[in-house]
Amino acid sequence: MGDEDWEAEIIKPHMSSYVPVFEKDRYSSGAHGDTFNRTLASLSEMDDGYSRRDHFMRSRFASGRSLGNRDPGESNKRENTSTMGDFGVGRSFGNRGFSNNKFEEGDSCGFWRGYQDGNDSEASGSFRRSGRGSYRGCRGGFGLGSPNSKYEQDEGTQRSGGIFGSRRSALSGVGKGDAYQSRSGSGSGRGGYKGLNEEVITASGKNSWKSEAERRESGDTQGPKVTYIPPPPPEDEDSIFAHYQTGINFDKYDTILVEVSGHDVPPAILTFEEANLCQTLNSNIAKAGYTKLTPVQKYSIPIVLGGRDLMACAQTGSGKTAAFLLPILAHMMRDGVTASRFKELQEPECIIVAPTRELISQIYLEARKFSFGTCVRAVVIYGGTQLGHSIRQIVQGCNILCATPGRLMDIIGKEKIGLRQVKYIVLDEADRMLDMGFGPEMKKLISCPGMPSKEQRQTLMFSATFPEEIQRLAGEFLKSNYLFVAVGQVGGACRDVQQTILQVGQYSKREKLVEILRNIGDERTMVFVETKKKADFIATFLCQEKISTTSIHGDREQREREQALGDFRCGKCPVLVATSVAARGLDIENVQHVINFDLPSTTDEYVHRIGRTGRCGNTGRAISFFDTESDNHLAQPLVKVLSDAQQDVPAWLEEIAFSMYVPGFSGSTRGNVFVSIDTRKGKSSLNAAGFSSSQAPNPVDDESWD
Ligand SMILES: Nc1ncnc2c1ncn2[C@@H]1O[C@H](COP(=O)(O)OP(=O)(O)OP(=O)(O)O)[C@@H](O)[C@H]1O
Repeated sequence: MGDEDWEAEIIKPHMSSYVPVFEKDRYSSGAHGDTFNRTLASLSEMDDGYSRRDHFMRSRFASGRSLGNRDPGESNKRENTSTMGDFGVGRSFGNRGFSNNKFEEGDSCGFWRGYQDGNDSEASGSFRRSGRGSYRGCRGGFGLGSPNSKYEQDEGTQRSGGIFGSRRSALSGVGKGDAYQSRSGSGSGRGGYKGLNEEVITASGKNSWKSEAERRESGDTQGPKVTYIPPPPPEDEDSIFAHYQTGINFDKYDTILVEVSGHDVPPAILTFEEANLCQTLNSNIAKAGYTKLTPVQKYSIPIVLGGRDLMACAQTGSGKTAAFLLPILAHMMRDGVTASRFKELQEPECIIVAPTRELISQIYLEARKFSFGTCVRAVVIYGGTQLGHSIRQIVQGCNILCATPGRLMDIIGKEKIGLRQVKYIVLDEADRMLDMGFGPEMKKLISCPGMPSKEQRQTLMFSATFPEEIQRLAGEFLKSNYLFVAVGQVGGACRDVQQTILQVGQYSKREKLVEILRNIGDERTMVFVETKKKADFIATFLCQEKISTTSIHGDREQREREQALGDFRCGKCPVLVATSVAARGLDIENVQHVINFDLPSTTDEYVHRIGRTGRCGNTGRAISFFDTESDNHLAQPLVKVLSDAQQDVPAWLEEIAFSMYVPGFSGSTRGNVFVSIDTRKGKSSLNAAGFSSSQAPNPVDDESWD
């Protein structure tokens, strides 16, 4: 069965009959005039042994952000990838083939029969290819109806308990009847992101995410209007301040080397008290369970309070969100805010953008938590929801606007907000926000009429990964004297995540997955796959195996995505099969395992994916299936990532890496904590992956989200 056939099998569903229940690291060089300062509370972190393997890797592998060169013969196997360019360039794991799909070849097991036994007649040719859905069945719809408003759509609205499920009280509002419902196309263009290898062809045949987003969200699409109104988040204080405990390794953050580069660097703070925040903020911080600053907070908070632009890079799960929210809120409290529900035009002081709907919603909840009891009002708007709902949220008063790029540009285009008061722009997952997928939109944002120039606003960028190419692009957004904070290794994997690479052939992956999940029991696990279709397929398969599973990907309607996340958060479905849409930023309590059913195409993606576990000092495990038939090109950069994170590297993987040795990929950076550094220092001797800086920035990758 070829790829197309495989796709057809997936899309031709019917659902099976089974219905599942579904640290003092004070800034060392002191205060002013310092450039390129380093701080290390404890040198032990860097004092690695120097083993034979280290020697091998130092001699063989560079600080590769790329997982490799690729067998050119494989590139053609991938759907829609040839012109998108994420593969075989500097940050790529390599251009993956689509060969994993072939594991379905000859699979005539009962599962497939059951899967096909249905009578879903929508799954036919062009309909599928146009991304239109064969999704059947509404889950969790409460049918609350649309509020009366001039912005109303006249279609019924649905609510579910999903995205705002609080950590403790999660899922009070989750819908019922949660059979895993696979669907094939992107129902009516909803869902809102395109995938490089995930075919998205809009109604007009164009595949620009922007035009898609614009048409869909502004309602001038030929498809059905987006009518989903997300449920409001819980309002009670307990829910607002619900949080999980920091882990046993939280104090180890103090040993991480921190480097701040730029001029006139303000000294780091060691305690929240030193930040001199107002009483309400301090109270909220305490209620949130924060007693001690993480390194990125120690350095970033005084920098933002000092009015400086910032690019900060710190490992996954180490508190970057509070690192920008707290000082911004402190300034807003100091300066006073102007939003009022009685103002005709809302003019937010702060705009925060993030690449996915779920992530921006999470950031909004953090903003709401830290602004609790203040006059600052945060609002969230994102694609896949009714535009009128977004507008209604804004007109009630908006100081901090949390938004995905598509919806933000739409709202700006409709003149529903004014930009003159903008003092802060935050790009979370900034490398993603500036790459070829979102970069053009971000450029448009800063060029919008009324938007203060970079000299008149503060621009903040945060991520766990920051390719040098993207850092260079970021210069356009930032004042020339911006500061660069690097906590630990830029782009390095969180060391609290125990990484295991298993050699698993494509035909054995499912079996192995089931075996692992059965051993894991009810512990929350995220399973990452490469494509939306495969996410549906694997989720359905696991349900067949009576493993309560849900899925999240861009072909699911927003309501479904939120429901899935809610079901996963509360443990109702302890397994979440996901595409890269869930790889970044999501902070879900108790995710103990991440399984890479398919390896991602970039090291950064790998780092973000496994960063869904091992957060805030907690430990986690990541298991990745490595198929020697298709993944050998990934061996070299994988060895690098593992080695840098002080993980065991299997001998077989080293051997493959050695056999795939690529000149230029020389020298491990183990022991060198800063692999990729402030590009203003010039080309790093440890330049990522040994690739030249002339290489293209991370292009549109597998997922693009609004
Ligand atoms: N100082 C702190 N004390 C206790 N908990 C904290 C502190 N700072 C952040 N946290 C918690 O740690 C978790 C991770 O924080 P956050 O989501 O901001 O990480 P992140 O660095 O943005 O991760 P990612 O790179 O994955 O986006 C959150 O639950 C947050 O509430």
